[in-house]
Amino acid sequence: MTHDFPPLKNDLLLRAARGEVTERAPVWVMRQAGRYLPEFRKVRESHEFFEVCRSPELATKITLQPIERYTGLLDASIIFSDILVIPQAMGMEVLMTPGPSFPDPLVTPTDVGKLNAVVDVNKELGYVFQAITRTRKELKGEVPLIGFCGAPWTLFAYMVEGGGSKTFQKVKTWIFKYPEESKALLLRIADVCVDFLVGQVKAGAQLLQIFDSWAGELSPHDFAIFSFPTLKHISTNVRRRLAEENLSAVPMTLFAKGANHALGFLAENAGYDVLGLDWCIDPVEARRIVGEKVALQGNLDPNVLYGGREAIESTVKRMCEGFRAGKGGWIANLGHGITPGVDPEDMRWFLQCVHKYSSISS
Ligand SMILES: Cc1c2[nH]c(c1CCC(=O)O)Cc1[nH]c(c(CCC(=O)O)c1C)Cc1[nH]c(c(CCC(=O)O)c1C)Cc1[nH]c(c(C)c1CCC(=O)O)C2
Repeated sequence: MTHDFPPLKNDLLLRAARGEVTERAPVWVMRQAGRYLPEFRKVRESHEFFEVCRSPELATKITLQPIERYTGLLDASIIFSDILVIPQAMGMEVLMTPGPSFPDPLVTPTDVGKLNAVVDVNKELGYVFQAITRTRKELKGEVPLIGFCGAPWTLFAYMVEGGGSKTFQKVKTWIFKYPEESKALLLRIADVCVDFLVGQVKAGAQLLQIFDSWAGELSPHDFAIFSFPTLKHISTNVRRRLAEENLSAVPMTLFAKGANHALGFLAENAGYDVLGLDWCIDPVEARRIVGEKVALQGNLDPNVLYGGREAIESTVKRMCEGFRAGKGGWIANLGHGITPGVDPEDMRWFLQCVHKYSSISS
């Protein structure tokens, strides 16, 4: 399948992801299309969350909302969807009430039998592919489009916990009581991730990000056993499949939130071009640990956006100085998703400050 997409006019993100020191840092924000935007809330008044995800027309419209509102300030778009579409594709029911909830979570390994034995991503998740293709056309080459999926460990945690959790007691019970069954299921999820990511590239995604939002719930030892192998499996197999299918290679970003203990190891061994950082590590320290092996993405504490213009400006300036002190590519972002209470004009100020303080001449 080949598409005739408009030529890309802004390749800052792709150059930084490949390790280039760019004239200005590309900037985008995790959850940039979301509840802090009145135009998003307006769409949600008349449509359920997953109904929006499943409608290529609505998903495209919402993906474009921040690009249109912040004209010229964002350097990437990310397809509107959710990490929980994979558990749905595997046969689980997921509701958004308003956080994610699974009416029928995986309680013991026998429940794995309830999952679909084979997952045809074109059939189950074709709506995401259609949304990506449509968005690429409507973006008119203004900025690249990021595709994504959840990491197996994070998805497994949702599937077992049945939603978010403070203690992760249920999923910890699984990994400590049924380690082999846990590893087998994690690999099954990883294989769906591979098919899903390759499909997103075929449909038009220009960079892929893997969200391991719950990586920090694991000890370094358990992260090495229950998350790292699946992350490596994904990077290796996505790259292999893209080459085999004569598709162009795309940069891959890993955001393993809370796993800063593993940064050096991930830079050397995980097979990603970019490592996303949360705000719990200093930019200079992060660069020292990874060397020039990978590009970095991040890492402003999202709550700084509640601190007013002065706080935003001084924190962005410090972040820019930190990342610019070292060599290698850097993509400016928050250290986690933007939250619903942020004033959209403060988000604009954040983007403007990044433009100002990350320019090489400044
Ligand atoms: C853990 C996780 C989820 N989803 C996602 C993650 C990984 C990133 C992270 O750690 O924050 C990823 C995600 N979710 C959403 C996107 C869209 C693209 C983007 O703008 O970044 C992306 C990349 C839309 C969304 N996903 C969700 C919303 C809000 C739902 C609504 O409209 O009511 C949006 C815009 C719902 C969602 N989906 C999820 C949760 C915990 C929630 C509820 C909390 C919240 O609202 O942030 C699961």
